[in-house]
Amino acid sequence: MSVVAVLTAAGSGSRLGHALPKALVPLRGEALVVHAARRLLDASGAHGPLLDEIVVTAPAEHLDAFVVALAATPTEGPGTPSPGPRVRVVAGGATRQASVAAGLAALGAHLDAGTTVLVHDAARPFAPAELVARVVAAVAAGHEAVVPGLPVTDTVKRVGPADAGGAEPVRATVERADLRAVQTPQGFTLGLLRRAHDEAARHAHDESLAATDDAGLVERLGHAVWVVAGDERAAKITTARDLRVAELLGDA
Ligand SMILES: Nc1ccn([C@@H]2O[C@H](COP(=O)(O)OP(=O)(O)OP(=O)(O)O)[C@@H](O)[C@H]2O)c(=O)n1
Ligand SMILES: C[C@](O)(CO)[C@H](O)COP(=O)(O)O
Repeated sequence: MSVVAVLTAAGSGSRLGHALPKALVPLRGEALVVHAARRLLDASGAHGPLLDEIVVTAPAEHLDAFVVALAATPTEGPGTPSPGPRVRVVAGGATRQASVAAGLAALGAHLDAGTTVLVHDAARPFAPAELVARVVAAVAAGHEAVVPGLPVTDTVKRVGPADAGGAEPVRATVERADLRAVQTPQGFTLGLLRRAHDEAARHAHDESLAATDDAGLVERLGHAVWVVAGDERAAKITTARDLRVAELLGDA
């Protein structure tokens, strides 16, 4: 079974507010993108390492810095080959969705529609190899679109427009038992994900149809999407506080 990945790393990290593009920001001595790539490469199944190839989408003006950062990526685990030839850096797009589309285009037409493709955020540097393997296994078991998700622990309110002082009226308390906060890596068969992105590209002019994750595009096709258990270690680094917390906790 062939498994490839698109690792999205082309964001600027405006909410993080660092001088470097977010994926190059160091965490415990290594760039976020290096952590994320290494954990993808460390994922293994019954027959050894799972990943054949990773396409990293980087900001167009920083391609060289990403190549350098990833070339130095050490791999761990017995039998894991050097990541060098298996990690390619391409220019991403203006949005995450456009970056994933660029990554899919770079994967090449030779791959079979049944190939498993993971889409993962460099902004989730500590997503563990076990989580990667769990998503791949669910796709291999026949679920063509799989996302990791965690139960929501806060009480969630739906609100209306804010008043002049910024206070928002509560419209409803949302039942949380069947809510999941969704993470990456998300796994798909390549044919299905390409179809979802092709359809999204046809409606690119309509911002109301933009999706914040790839599974959302698959849902729009009317296709089933399945949730498997997520992992707290796969938390997303969005703000400077998230980075400080990750620095303190590491991948424990
Ligand atoms: N044009 C973009 C925007 C985002 N991403 C990637 O998508 C993931 C999730 O995005 P997010 O955490 O929102 O990152 P940024 O867009 O960089 O953050 P911000 O919105 O704060 O600028 C990140 O790994 C980011 O690099 C991408 O590849 N291309
Ligand atoms: C894809 C994602 O990480 C799943 O939780 C998330 O939707 C990305 O959102 P962002 O607004 O681009 O950070």
